[in-house]
Amino acid sequence: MEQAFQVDLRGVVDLLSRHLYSSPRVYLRELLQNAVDAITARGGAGGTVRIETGGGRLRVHDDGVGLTEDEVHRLLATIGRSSKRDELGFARHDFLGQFGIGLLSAFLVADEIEVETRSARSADAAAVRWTGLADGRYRVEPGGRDEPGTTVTLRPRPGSAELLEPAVVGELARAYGSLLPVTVTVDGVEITGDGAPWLAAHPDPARRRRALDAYCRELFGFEPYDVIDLDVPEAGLTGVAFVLPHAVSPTARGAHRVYLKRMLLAESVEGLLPDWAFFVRCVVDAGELRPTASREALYEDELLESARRALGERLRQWLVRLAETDPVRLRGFLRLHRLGVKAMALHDDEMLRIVDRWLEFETSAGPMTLAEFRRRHAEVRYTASVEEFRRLSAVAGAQGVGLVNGGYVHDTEIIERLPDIDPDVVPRRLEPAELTTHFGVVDPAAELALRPFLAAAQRAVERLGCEVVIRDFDPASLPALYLTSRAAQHQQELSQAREMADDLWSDVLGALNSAVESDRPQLVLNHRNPLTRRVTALTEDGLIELAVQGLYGQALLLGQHPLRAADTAVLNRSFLGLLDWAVHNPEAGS
Ligand SMILES: Nc1ncnc2c1ncn2[C@@H]1O[C@H](COP(=O)(O)OP(=O)(O)OP(=O)(O)O)[C@@H](O)[C@H]1O
Repeated sequence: MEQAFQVDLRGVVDLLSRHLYSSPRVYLRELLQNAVDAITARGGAGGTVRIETGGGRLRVHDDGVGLTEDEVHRLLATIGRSSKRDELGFARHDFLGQFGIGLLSAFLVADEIEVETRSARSADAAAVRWTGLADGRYRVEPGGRDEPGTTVTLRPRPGSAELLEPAVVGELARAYGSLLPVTVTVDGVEITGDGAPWLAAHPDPARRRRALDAYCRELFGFEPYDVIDLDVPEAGLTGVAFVLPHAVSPTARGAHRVYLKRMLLAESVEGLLPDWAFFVRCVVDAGELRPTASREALYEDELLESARRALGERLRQWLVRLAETDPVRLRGFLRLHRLGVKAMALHDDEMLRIVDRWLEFETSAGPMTLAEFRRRHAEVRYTASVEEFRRLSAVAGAQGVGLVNGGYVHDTEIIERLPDIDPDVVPRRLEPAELTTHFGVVDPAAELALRPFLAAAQRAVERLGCEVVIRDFDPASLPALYLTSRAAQHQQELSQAREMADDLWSDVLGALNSAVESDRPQLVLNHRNPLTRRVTALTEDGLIELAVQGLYGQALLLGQHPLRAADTAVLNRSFLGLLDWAVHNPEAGS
């Protein structure tokens, strides 16, 4: 024998209140929604929803389609049954409700729901009063309304009285319902207006803009940098995006105010826009997007996905247009939202062109756009870190080697993507050691004379694993430059690892190590620097050692290279040694 499920209503109400809805405040939304749907079902236009507070109860009257006694039994008393689906069970698209559970949310604030209703469908339909109790019982009796329509009455459960107070009810009705296409009043005061502010007619664009600015201030509390109209017909979506007048973190969740069929879904809905579009806050109304069952978020489906894409496209077009028509405003925008724009440029050629043309990067010749840099240099050489840029930009610049700082967020990826918009660009990460190829060599006679010094200098830093060379380069104020190739850096890490590893590993690492032995870091002494030149004239081995080690340490410090224990020891020793020498030879410096 087949049997019917029993439903414990208390369990269901508990489920709704604790797990589905984020707050009992939604009860008013559900009542409002049912009233609006009933008006829609009656044929739409001109309906009124009257909300009354006071006398220890809340009443919601609508002049909608009402229910017959038979419908009352079928629809109100059956959880999960709704009149708002078609024969196949699909939600009918002109209604807000669809699940057949909304009315239950009234049990979040009341133990008893009273529905007085009279059907508008037949002239002689009788008025019916249905009373449902939170424990699952209900009764139906004749009486109630004289006119077609429905009145729902709630008496607050102890502890919920506050949610039914006039001020709170007014606030909730306004929040959820102020854009609704029917008239809604709370205690006689109309809370609905002329509908969506972005659809309102204005005598001219300037006045429209002022009105939308004011709307943004009232809603979000900021003066928008710009206002972008949104329109995605397939999602029945219209609205506006307000460009934030201040920088925001790209990781900030984009929270937008979303209405579905002109009823507020939520004040901070995520996932409406692509992640990169964090520089706007939107208000939209969509007729075709679906809510989740809690009606507090958008249901993630293909339509939402394509709407999201279309909205992203709209923002992109706005930016492209701004670049074409108002470069000053564009610059202002870029100053505020640099990061977001860069993030967009990673996937979008149009954005990449904007970045290329308008965004200033740090270069060895001062701040300039990549486009400008490319006019000056055939190759786009860049460093992948800010430190490396700091270390080498002056030296590179002095050699005529243009260098872009690719060390900030997304910059390296952007530079490497440049060939996508200009096949002639050759982006190249700077190999520090290659800089020496731009340095002048010292003339052969001088070089020959310097051999003994160079041999002594090499002995001074041999243990530190670096090679001493002497070159002639700008800036002349720089006594010495420490250059590591990437291979040398790698090798240094290996030998550090070897120092700490056990025997087996150090053999393995040692084998790797010897493979790159030739690629040692270089200490490049600058022959153009007067002090260095005086050092090269020294003849006493001990003094050469101290001086070269001093130059070595200073080059490390200046280049912000990490100091190993051995480097610190050498630096210390040379400093004290030179100090000692200076106090013993006080007349030497003069
Ligand atoms: N004010 C009203 N006037 C006429 N019929 C109503 C009214 N309120 C509720 N009903 C009827 O009761 C049914 C159940 O309402 P309920 O709010 O539980 O679900 P729903 O509105 O259909 O869907 P949802 O759970 O998405 O809100 C509705 O489908 C509707 O037929």
